Amino acid sequence: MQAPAKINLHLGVGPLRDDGYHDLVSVFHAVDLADDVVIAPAVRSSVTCEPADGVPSGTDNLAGAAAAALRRRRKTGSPVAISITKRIPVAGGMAGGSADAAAALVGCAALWGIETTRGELIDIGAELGSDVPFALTGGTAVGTGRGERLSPVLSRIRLHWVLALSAEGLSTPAVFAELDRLREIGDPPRVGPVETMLAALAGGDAAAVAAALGNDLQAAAISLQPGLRRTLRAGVAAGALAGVVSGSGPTVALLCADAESAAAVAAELAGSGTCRSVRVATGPAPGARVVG
Ligand SMILES: C[C@](O)(CO)[C@H](O)COP(=O)(O)OP(=O)(O)OC[C@H]1O[C@@H](n2ccc(N)nc2=O)[C@H](O)[C@@H]1O
Ligand SMILES: Nc1ncnc2c1ncn2[C@@H]1O[C@H](COP(=O)(O)OP(=O)(O)OP(=O)(O)O)[C@@H](O)[C@H]1O
Repeated sequence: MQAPAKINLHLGVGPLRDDGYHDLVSVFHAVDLADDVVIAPAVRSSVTCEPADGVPSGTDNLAGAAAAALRRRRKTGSPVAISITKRIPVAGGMAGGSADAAAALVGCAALWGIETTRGELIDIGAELGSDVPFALTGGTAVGTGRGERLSPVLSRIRLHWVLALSAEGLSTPAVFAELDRLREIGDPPRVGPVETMLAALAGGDAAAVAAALGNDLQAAAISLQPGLRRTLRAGVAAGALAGVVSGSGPTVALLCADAESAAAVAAELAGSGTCRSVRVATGPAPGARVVG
């Protein structure tokens, strides 16, 4: 199974709700940076990850939780060994755990011979995490509610990205809480209307998409990791059209004009000392799917 990472091209965050979540307006965009998830019949259920740093095993792993949730709901399914090859940065704001959960849902349904629909898997996924439904869907989509209510965005443009990975992760709830704190004491920047991004995507112009990139969580992520400001500046100085913190961060996504520009920006950024490592990626990519 292959499970794609996401970038939020636009992320507007509403006030804190009574249930501890925030209403969002997100433009999700799946990219071809993906984890490999192998699911095989086993005597006892297990989840292993390589490299394992910062990733829990068993049902504490979102992929194990997903397999267990499907089994509970359908009252069928035998033990599985889930092996993850991690390429999506952990606690990086790119929904890596959600991607693995989506892959586990699709893979276990196939292995257990469960006739299901994307809608049913999305319902189960939404209970596991706000980003799981999009990891099932892939492509480019608008998410509302907690981010789990999706409608596809029609766009034929291929976007070329350089991803700057940070040495330290950021906890998603901590970043939302930091935004609430910043809003209590001041007026951190807010993204404009989502329609600007949708028009840029429909127009197929990477420069217009770059101009419309925005994320309400960026100020909070920078407040917790001030070095991200330097990474964003270094990416643009290296030739990217624009940069944005992905989701709750700390990964910085830099949009480039084309594949050649992305390769050049990646090379220069790698030597800038402003991030742990860099990756090149393109999108949109499909949602969690069986490969090979
Ligand atoms: C930042 C994003 O990645 C943007 O796509 C997502 O909103 C986060 O999605 P996720 O990691 O799947 O988040 P969840 O596992 O659903 O929630 C983790 C925590 O993040 C905060 N959270 C998440 C989603 C949301 N709409 N509002 C929130 O305030 C809550 O504190 C929640 O307890
Ligand atoms: N399969 C998994 N891969 C990575 N982390 C996992 C997984 N399952 C559970 N976790 C736990 O969830 C935490 C957040 O993981 P993840 O890598 O999905 O963060 P993220 O990409 O910032 O999330 P998001 O962008 O959806 O907010 C990790 O620190 C880890 O403890």
